[in-house]
Amino acid sequence: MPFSSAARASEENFDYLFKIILIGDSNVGKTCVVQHFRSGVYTETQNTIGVDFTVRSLEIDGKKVKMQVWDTAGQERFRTITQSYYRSAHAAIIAYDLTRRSTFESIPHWIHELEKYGAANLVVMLIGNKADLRDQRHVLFEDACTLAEKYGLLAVLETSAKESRNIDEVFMLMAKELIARNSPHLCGEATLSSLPLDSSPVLMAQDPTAETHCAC
Ligand SMILES: Nc1nc2c(ncn2[C@@H]2O[C@H](COP(=O)(O)OP(=O)(O)OP(=O)(O)O)[C@@H](O)[C@H]2O)c(=O)[nH]1
Ligand SMILES: [Mg+2]
Repeated sequence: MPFSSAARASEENFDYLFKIILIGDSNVGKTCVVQHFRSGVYTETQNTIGVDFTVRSLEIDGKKVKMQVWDTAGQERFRTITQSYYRSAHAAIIAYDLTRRSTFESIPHWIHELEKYGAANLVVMLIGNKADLRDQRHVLFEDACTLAEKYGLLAVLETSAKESRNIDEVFMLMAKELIARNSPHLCGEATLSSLPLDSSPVLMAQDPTAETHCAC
C-alpha cells in the first residue's frame, strides 16, 4: 500500500508524510509516549477515548518528514473505532509495558489485528515502555527481540516517557525506514545505521546506556 507515491508530497510544505498508528493494551503508556514526542515533556494522562491525532515534523537528511501519529485507545470497548484507522497507516508501533507481562503476551493479538485490518506491507515495530521502572521489569529485552524476529518486525526499542528515553529515536527510526522503503534509489543503503542509537544494523536497541545488541 499506501506509502508509494501518495506518501511523497513535495508540492506541500514537507517532503514526506507518514501515518503511524500506535496500538497496544490500555495503560502501557502510548499517550505519554506520543505526548513526549510532540512536546518533549512527560505529563500524566487520561485513558484515550477512541483515537487521538498528533503531528510533528522531523528533519532527516535535509528532508522535511511529517509524522502523523494516531494514538489509539487500548480499551476493548473502543476496538471497532480504532480498527477503522489501521487501513490508512503506513506503519504501526505496538507498545507494551515491560513491567506487565500480560501486555507483552498480547502482542501476537495486535499483530493479528494489523494483518486483518491493516495494509499488506505495513512496517511494524515494538516498544517496551516504562523502562525507568527497572526493578519491576517482567519482560526481558531478549524475549522481545525473539518475538520481533519471529514476526519479522522492524525493531524493538525500550522506552521511558517518564525519563525521556528513546522516544524520538523510535520515530526517527521509523521515519528513516519508511523513507528508505519509499525511495527506490535508497533501497539497500545503510540509511538506518546513522541513527543516534547505540544499535547494530539489525535494528534492535533498548536503553542507550545498556547493552543493546540483539542477535536476531
Ligand atoms: N513509570 C512510568 N509510567 C508511565 C510511563 N509512560 C506512561 N506511564 C504511566 O502509565 C499510565 C498509562 O499511561 P497512558 O499513556 O495513558 O497509557 P495508554 O497506553 O495511552 O492507555 P489507553 O489510552 O487506555 O490505551 C499513566 O499513569 C502514565 O503516567 C513511563 O515511561 N514510565
Ligand atoms: Mg492513551
